[in-house]
Amino acid sequence: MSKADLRRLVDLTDQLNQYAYQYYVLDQPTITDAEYDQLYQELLALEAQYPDYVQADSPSHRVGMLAQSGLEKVTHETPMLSLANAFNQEDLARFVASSQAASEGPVTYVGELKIDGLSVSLRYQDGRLVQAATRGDGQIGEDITNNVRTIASVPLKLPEPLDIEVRGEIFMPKASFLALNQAREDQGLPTFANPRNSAAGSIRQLDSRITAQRKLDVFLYSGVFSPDLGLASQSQMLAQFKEWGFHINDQTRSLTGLADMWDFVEEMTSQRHDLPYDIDGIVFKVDDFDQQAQLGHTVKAPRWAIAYKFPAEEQATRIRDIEWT
Ligand SMILES: NC(=O)c1cnc(OC2CCCC2)nc1N
Repeated sequence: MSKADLRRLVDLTDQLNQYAYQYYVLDQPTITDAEYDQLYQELLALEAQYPDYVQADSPSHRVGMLAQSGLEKVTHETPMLSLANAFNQEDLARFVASSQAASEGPVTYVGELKIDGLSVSLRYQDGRLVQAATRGDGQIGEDITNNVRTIASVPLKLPEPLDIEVRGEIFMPKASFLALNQAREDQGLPTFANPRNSAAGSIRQLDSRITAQRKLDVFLYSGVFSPDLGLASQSQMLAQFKEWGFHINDQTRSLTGLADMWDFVEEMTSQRHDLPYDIDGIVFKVDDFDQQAQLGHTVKAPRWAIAYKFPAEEQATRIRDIEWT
């Protein structure tokens, strides 16, 4: 392999990853699909010619791999906790009172949309994605690394050689869900009931080439990392994750207490149907990590977070449920 070919292969890999980041994470495409495709074809040709030089973060990993026999089990070194629920303003008032009583100093909160998908853990070693796993029961999940590699907004390589685990929610955007169900109807296949079910089915595929066609996405919202990184709060962590190229939800708010928590609930209750993804509530978290540590967690859930759940909507009559005769 000539030095010029190797340089071209590496440059194309980096360029295409940058274009994909602009398109899928920043939602600000900088080249046309045709230009991207032309560069991508040039890279595929070089990779076919020099398979030993395919880069770990090559976009050609996004198309998925051959079928596996089954999903391996993965043990979470740090358990993936679940969330206690709140159903009304009184429940939130209790959460605010108890979190303030058990913390030193004033407590501020972060409000995050509760994405209706499935939790995932992404482990990076030396800045490269080495493993992705479902939450499972919080202790044991399933290895979905090959499938997660096909999710365009998941960085395969970080800008720094970090050893870090980040956690978030994999979801299927409403547009992808509608297109998928339309295609399945056209093929006489059963349709999925909702985006969450279709995301769960898509991310647990044994053949990640199928996952690659499902156009999944992910928002990251927590992590397991060394205190050396100097991240002191949820809001600071999210800003740093964004800088590292992770997809972070843009509706996250800093909140001072019950009043603006409830304002946020009311605002998102009216806006939720206009969002391009399903949410089933709002997650409120104590912002400061030291205060989170003071509050600790029960076996199942942190005391420093709570999930306000939107009231279940009476299922609007589906057009096909109407008796026309
Ligand atoms: N579905 C979500 O959008 C969501 C889920 N979980 C969390 O936080 C974890 C981290 C600590 C316990 C729960 N945040 C979220 N935004």
